Amino acid sequence: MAEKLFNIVIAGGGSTYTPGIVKMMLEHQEDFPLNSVTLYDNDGERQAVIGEALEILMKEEAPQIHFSYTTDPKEAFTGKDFCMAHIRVGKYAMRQLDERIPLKYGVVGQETCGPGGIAYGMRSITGMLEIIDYMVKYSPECWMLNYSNPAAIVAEACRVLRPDARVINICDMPVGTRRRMAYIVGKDYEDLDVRYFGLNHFGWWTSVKDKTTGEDYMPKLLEYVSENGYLTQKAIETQHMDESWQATHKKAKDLLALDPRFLPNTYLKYYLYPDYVVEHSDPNHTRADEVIEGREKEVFGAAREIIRKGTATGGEFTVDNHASFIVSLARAIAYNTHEIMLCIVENKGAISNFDSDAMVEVPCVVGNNGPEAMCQGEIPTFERGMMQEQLAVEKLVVEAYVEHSYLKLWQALTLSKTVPSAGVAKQILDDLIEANKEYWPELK
Ligand SMILES: NC(=O)c1ccc[n+]([C@@H]2O[C@H](COP(=O)([O-])OP(=O)(O)OC[C@H]3O[C@@H](n4cnc5c(N)ncnc54)[C@H](O)[C@@H]3O)[C@@H](O)[C@H]2O)c1
Ligand SMILES: O=P(O)(O)OC[C@H]1O[C@H](O[C@H]2[C@H](O)[C@@H](O)[C@@H](O)O[C@@H]2CO)[C@H](O)[C@@H](O)[C@@H]1O
Ligand SMILES: [Mn+2]
Repeated sequence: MAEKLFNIVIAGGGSTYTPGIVKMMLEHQEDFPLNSVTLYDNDGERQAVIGEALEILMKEEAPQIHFSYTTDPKEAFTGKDFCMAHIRVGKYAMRQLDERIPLKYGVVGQETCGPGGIAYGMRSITGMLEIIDYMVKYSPECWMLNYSNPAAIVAEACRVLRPDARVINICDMPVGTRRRMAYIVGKDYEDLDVRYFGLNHFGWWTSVKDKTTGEDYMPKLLEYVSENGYLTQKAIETQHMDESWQATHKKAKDLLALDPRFLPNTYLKYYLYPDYVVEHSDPNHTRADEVIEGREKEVFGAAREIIRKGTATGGEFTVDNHASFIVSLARAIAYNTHEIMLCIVENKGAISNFDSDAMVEVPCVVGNNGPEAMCQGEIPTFERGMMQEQLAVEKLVVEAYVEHSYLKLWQALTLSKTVPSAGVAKQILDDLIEANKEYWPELK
């Protein structure tokens, strides 16, 4: 029988992460062969820059793979096996507002955490439902591997609003941190066997062992992180070298102090040290500005350079964790490999003393039925208490979206550990409503 060649659509084709994923897929032509790659975006002008550059690269490196880019959903989603999604509804302009508005009130301004994450969630649900419906209509068997943030809220919206769609929500943060852990103990990423529990951007590693020998690396890692956080001497990733990310890796040392048994996800800093985060934020220059001046400029600059030269032989685009994880996930489904990967799935007892209908991030065995959660047992009171509060925030956001409820969104903001009072929550909410008029359902 002829070898199966896969057809891929990348939704959010104009994303800064698209070139990395395409390059990573080219590196995997031996073990994940492709027939076609299509980029889809609802901003044709933005996507055309990435599309034109990748067209040149594909012609040079893999002329046998059909490559195209389009804003037409039917053309994009027909005949596809996998949709790799990373859309940003409202783009960086809205991310700037998500970050700046809470800071005006002395509250954490962050892409996926606190009020900024809630605002982004209310925008993302609409965009996600749109692309999920295209996929289901034009390629009912297709799997969507979704990075679009805020992944926790998006995952809950998928569970409630599109329960039968084949969507797997994922995050690359634990992948990046695991790479750092491997470096700290002198091993490779693949050598480690990890156990983890939490919500997205809200979790803890309970075990890190050697996959072959079973050696327990937790004592060494706990000692290292208690002194340095996850900061390493060597640059482990191509991204995350900005000073603000270095500070985040370092801050993990203060997160660990709260429960010295488990290795924390760096995102917990926004919930455990919000005052410190606000003190170290510049309300007039947030992470969105750094990304616009950094990653966006680099990736689009590289693309324009390829177009100008008419060739992509200069190694303009790079790959990182983000790309390697999503391609590995597609391979695991395509070839039923049963690899263990962290995915965001419905709990259903995986964390035995936590809500069954919570979307949790846990190790899963991945095969052609998708991810199957591995049991992580009971979690302690501190972590459970934090997760319970955050879970209520995420569920209230989705309820507010569905019911167009001002009250529920106000409750969500008030419950967020990053917000000091219902009064401050209301002020932030009213500003966010004004800023998101074009994107949110009208709240009553
Ligand atoms: N889950 C994770 O761990 C993880 C890691 C990295 C990035 N991300 C997410 O990936 C996404 C892309 O990030 P980026 O910084 O490259 O953003 P970006 O703004 O560069 O790219 C996003 C693209 O999505 C497009 N888009 C917006 N709404 C759309 C819609 N309804 N349909 C089709 N396309 C649409 C935009 O036009 C834009 O080209 C973001 O959601 C980001 O938060 C997630
Ligand atoms: O502030 P940004 O846009 O640079 O990053 C926000 C994202 O950060 C995490 O993703 C990292 C990832 O951990 C790292 O390995 C590498 O691939 O870069 C990514 C982006 O810098 C996080 O997991 C995402 O959800 C955030 O969107
Ligand atoms: Mn993430």
